[in-house]
Order: sequence, then structure tokens, then C-alpha cells
Amino acid sequence: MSTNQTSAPAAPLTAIQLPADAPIIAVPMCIKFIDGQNYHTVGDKYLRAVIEAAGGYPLSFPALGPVLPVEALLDHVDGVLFTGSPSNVAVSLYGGAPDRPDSPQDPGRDAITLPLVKAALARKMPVFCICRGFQELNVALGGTLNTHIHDVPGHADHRAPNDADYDAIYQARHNVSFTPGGQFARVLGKTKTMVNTVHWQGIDRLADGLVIEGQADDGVIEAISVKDHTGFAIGTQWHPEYKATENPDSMKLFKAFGDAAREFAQQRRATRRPAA
Ligand SMILES: N[C@@H](CCC(=O)NCCCC(=O)O)C(=O)O
Repeated sequence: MSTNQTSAPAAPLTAIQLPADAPIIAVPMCIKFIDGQNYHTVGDKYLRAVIEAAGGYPLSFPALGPVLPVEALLDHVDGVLFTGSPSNVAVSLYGGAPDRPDSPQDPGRDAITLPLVKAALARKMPVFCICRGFQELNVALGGTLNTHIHDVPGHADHRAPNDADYDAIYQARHNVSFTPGGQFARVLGKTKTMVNTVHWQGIDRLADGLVIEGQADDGVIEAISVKDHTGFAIGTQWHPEYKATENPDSMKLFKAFGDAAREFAQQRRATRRPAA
């Protein structure tokens, strides 16, 4: 069997010692077709960012859709990290015009992430939504996406360069300006930063329950937060998880997520029903 391996396998994490009661962060998976079979997958960089930058234990949820009891699963976690993915949210889920035939799809992921967003928010659980996850947050709450933002007059090209070198793909490429006094401005301690950009879809109509926190110079929405959420519920169109420990802004975002999840964990454990 071929392994598609083109570089050394990721080294196990050995240097980090988390306390046994560190918060548990759910990370929904994608379905990838590899060597003729479907695999449930999640990018290593997201799991490492949960451990190294948020200080939590990741727990992956397979992309099996409605068969999974979302509410029962959420009883065991303290936050959800919605990851990026090359696949796109199905346009049928937000009533968009048909996407191009080559648009990669992942209905198994759509079927778990959209209900999970709503269920986690209903519990005021901390959520951090990145790239595809950012788009899922908007769609789950009733917003729509633009399937090819580079075709919209006035918008820049937000796609990654065709480059085999991941440091080049995820290098900072454009500005984001944050709302003064907003959540991002508070957490980051500034109103402007440079971010990477690895997407070709973007928010078209913002869901009613969301607030714009940051935009690129061309107007593309890059940072959002959930209205009326008492804790941490944000999304970034960029990728703070990529080498998070080397980027002070990314560390601040993940630390704020981890802090909110730690607080949630304390309450969840304090009110947990004893085993029968
Ligand atoms: N497919 C959507 C979302 C883009 C996205 O999440 N990219 C991530 C790529 C892989 C990763 O870094 O996890 C779009 O193109 O807008």
C-alpha cells in the first residue's frame, strides 16, 4: 500500500506535560479518500495547537453525521475547534447557486459540523472556528458564502500560492483591521495584523447572530464573533494554528480559547452527574 508520504512523519509531542484535568477540546474530522478508501482525518497542526497553544487535550469526532449523538458527545468536552479543510460547505445548505463541478465536497463533515456549531453555542461552550470552520459557523447560523471570492470585483485573490513549501503557503500575506474595542482587538492588544490566506470561498451574507470583528483591505470578512455569547466564540478566515507557538498573535488567540475552555471545564465537572 502506498502511504502518500513525502516527508518524515510528525514527531510525537513529548515536551508538554498537561495536567490530567486540562480541558477537552472536540475537533471534528474530515473524510478523505486515500488509496481507494475513506479515512476520517484531522490535520496534525490543529491537534498540536490545541495541546501546545491552548493547553487542552484534543478529542476527534468522526465525520459520521446524524448517527452521532451530538448532545451526548458534547457532555464530555469543554470546547470545540472547527478546523480548515480543502473541501467546501455544500451550497445546498445555504441556498447558493450551484458550485463548480470541481469544488471538493465533504457531506459527512457538513453533517456533523453544522449541528455541532448550533449545539455548542446553545450551551455557551467556547468555540474557535478556522477557515472552513469559520464558513461553517456563518452557514450554521443562517448566513451565506461566496464560492469564488477572487471573481468578485474589488476583491483580491485569497488563494494560497501554488507552492510545495508549506512555510511559503502559510506565510502572512495581507492585513486584517480589527474593530477598536472588539474581542480581537482586546485579545491581541492591537487593531491591525498580517495574516496568511489559504481560501477561495468567503462570507457573503453574514448570519444575524454574528458580528464582524475584522476585515482585509479589500473588504473580505476575516474575523467574526458570536453575538450574545458570554464566553469565547470566534472565527478566523486565516490559519492561526499553523506553527502557532511561533506566532505571538496565534498564541494569544489559542490561549484565550484555552482559558475559556478551562473555565467551562471547571463548571462542567462541578455540575457533572455522579455515575450510577
Ligand atoms: N475550502 C474552503 C476553506 C479553506 C480552508 O479551510 N483551507 C484550509 C486548507 C487546509 C488546512 O490548512 O487545514 C475555501 O477554499 O474557502
